[in-house]
Amino acid sequence: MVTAKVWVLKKHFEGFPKPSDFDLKKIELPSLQNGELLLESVFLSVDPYMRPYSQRDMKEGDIMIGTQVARIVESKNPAFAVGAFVVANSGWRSHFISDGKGLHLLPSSWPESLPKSLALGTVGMPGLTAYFGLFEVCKMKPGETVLVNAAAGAVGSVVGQLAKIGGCKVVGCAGSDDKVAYLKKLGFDEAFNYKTVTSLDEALSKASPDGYDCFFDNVGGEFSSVAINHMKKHGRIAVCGAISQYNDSVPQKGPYVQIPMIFKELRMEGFIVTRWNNRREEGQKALLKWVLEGKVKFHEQVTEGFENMPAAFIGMLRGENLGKAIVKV
Ligand SMILES: NC(=O)C1=CN([C@@H]2O[C@H](COP(=O)(O)OP(=O)(O)OC[C@H]3O[C@@H](n4cnc5c(N)ncnc54)[C@H](OP(=O)(O)O)[C@@H]3O)[C@@H](O)[C@H]2O)C=CC1
Ligand SMILES: CCCCCCCCC/C=C/C=O
Repeated sequence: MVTAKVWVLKKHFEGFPKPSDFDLKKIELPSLQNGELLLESVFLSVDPYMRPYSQRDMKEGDIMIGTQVARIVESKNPAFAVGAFVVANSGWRSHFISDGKGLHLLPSSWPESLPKSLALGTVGMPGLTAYFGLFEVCKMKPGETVLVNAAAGAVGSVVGQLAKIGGCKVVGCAGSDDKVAYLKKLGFDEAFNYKTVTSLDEALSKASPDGYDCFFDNVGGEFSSVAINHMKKHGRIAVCGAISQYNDSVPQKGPYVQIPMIFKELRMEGFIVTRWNNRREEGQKALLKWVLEGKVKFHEQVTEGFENMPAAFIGMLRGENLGKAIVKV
């Protein structure tokens, strides 16, 4: 008999999530039926989407949603061998039973030199978000200027590097001087700390006096309201995330987008990465290749211990992560 630890949403978040909103519980797992497998989580992902999704899709008492890299410890399913690793969407659980549906096997060719946690970050959902957001939504072209916010995070750091690979000038912003230094190390042409600049308007003008062709927006809110006025004519805005608004109890009011949209003839498109689920393999193959060639670098903020899932999640929402926030069990 295996005892799984699970994190439950004890109380719906009001404003910023608190440790007391979560509960750690134990569940006895039954013996395996034919076709089933037992898995243990090795790495778990904490992501911004968990905040708005929990509000929309979960009820109090539900196990927190989320993705993990897990190892198969027992199998009664011939398609899954003991010892293999998979990416699963099984929520904040230390162990779980699956019938194999929805599991993505890590390729047996996964390089020893790369942490398997990368399948939750640069070569996983966040990397794919950058890939499809830039190539399919922004449709960036060589020679263009790309702006990205939350640039030192899981999605943003890949956006900037892919835009450089694609021959663009890249401007990024992030919330600390250490993060800004990291962006420069990654090859961003310009980077600034949005928390310490005296004027966001001036910082955006200085970084690219001619404006921006593409804006990959991870943040929303006030930043986006300022940035839209810096778009070039026929610019494209990929609305990827709105993390500056996820913890609001009262919706923010802001300047409206119509005037710059009309007079600059902009295109603004929201997207969810799962739109390209049928091209997941293509994206992962490309990202893995760039990582192995050293063209896309990565950093992970690893929190040790399943018991620290809420702390890692809250820390990521506060901006404590450089690169992808990961929990190592
Ligand atoms: N549409 C889609 O399919 C997907 C969308 N997303 C979205 O992309 C965005 C980035 O996700 P991800 O890369 O995983 O997360 P990150 O790794 O970038 O971590 C979140 C970062 O957001 C920044 N942040 C937090 N609060 C604020 C705020 N109030 N204003 C500005 N920045 C803030 C912090 O960086 P800093 O120190 O720089 O402030 C923090 O480190 C999120 O909005 C997420 O919801 C992610 C995946 C898929
Ligand atoms: C429960 C696992 C869901 C995995 C899919 C994640 C899709 C993320 C979309 C993000 C939107 C905003 O952050």
